[in-house]
Amino acid sequence: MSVYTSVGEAELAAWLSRYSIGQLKSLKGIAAGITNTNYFVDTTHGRYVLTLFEVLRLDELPYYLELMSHLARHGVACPAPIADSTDGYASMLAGKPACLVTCLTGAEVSAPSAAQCFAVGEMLAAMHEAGNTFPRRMANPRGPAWWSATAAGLYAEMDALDAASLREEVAFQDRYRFAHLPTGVVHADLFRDNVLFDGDRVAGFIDFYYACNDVLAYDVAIALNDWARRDDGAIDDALARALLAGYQSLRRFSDDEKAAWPVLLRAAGLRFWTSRLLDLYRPQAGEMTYTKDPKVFQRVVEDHRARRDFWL
Ligand SMILES: Nc1ncnc2c1ncn2[C@@H]1O[C@H](COP(=O)(O)OP(=O)(O)OP(=O)(O)O)[C@@H](O)[C@H]1O
Ligand SMILES: N[C@@H](CCO)C(=O)O
Repeated sequence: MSVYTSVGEAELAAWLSRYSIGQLKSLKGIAAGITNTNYFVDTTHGRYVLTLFEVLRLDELPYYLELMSHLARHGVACPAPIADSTDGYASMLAGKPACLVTCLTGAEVSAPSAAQCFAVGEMLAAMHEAGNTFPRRMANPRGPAWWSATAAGLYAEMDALDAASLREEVAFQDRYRFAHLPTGVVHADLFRDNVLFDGDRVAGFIDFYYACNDVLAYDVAIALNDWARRDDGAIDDALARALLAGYQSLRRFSDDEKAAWPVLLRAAGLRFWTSRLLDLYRPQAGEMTYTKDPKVFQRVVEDHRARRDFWL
């Protein structure tokens, strides 16, 4: 269920008059997605995706929409926001901030092949390169200060062994600082459900609403922990190598990045272990989310602790 805010045809047709994209033919709610309301909008000019933001405020949107526009302009596969007659990308519709973006072809893949992991890695490197000339800055709201504070608020309610393992990881990560590593624009949530594929070709990255400035190799670690993870929870060596090979076909890791890589893989696991624990223990009132299992990322972190070969 992802249509939280209903939009009527007459209301949408009136709102669309601020765009130069033809006349409304139809709109159809999109079932996938958790956070926002999404519709396919067909006009006489073609198909677009309408997003009504359920959490982000109107004044928070320019960073994300300008980023998507910048990346699309640089050839990164992602939706391009459509500008309205005020040259803005977002305005209010049905009481929510809303925007229109180009509709991509393709579909999510739940069990990616090595070729698809290679393609994701390569497109992520392209995104990192294109991000170099994006002028805006955004701190990562889900960084070390956030996971330390969030975890501290949950230990008392957790199973004692799980809490001890979480504490160990937070303390481990506290010993490292990565100010010397290359930083730039990161997607920060490049999971399988945020990439559309057309065969083995990346049709587009979507859902840029955690994008921010952070360590580039950390973004690769976030992607690898999801794309190379099998159904049984273990990381598949061939998929991990393929994603890294794709990434490094465009942007090679420096020696500093190689040295930090094992710790970054654990940090990337800790970030989602913590956010899933937060969703489990502190569900937001009125939010229709289904809780994703934190244990999956506990296992990712604990497996990385014991790992000796990190695929580089
Ligand atoms: N530009 C696009 N072109 C084609 N399909 C899209 C586009 N944007 C979103 N979709 C489709 O809509 C679905 C929901 O989008 P998305 O995952 O961004 O939802 P959300 O609720 O905003 O985010 P999340 O589920 O991560 O909280 C996607 O799975 C995809 O199928
Ligand atoms: N990709 C995240 C949810 C959205 O941030 C997860 O699977 O936990």
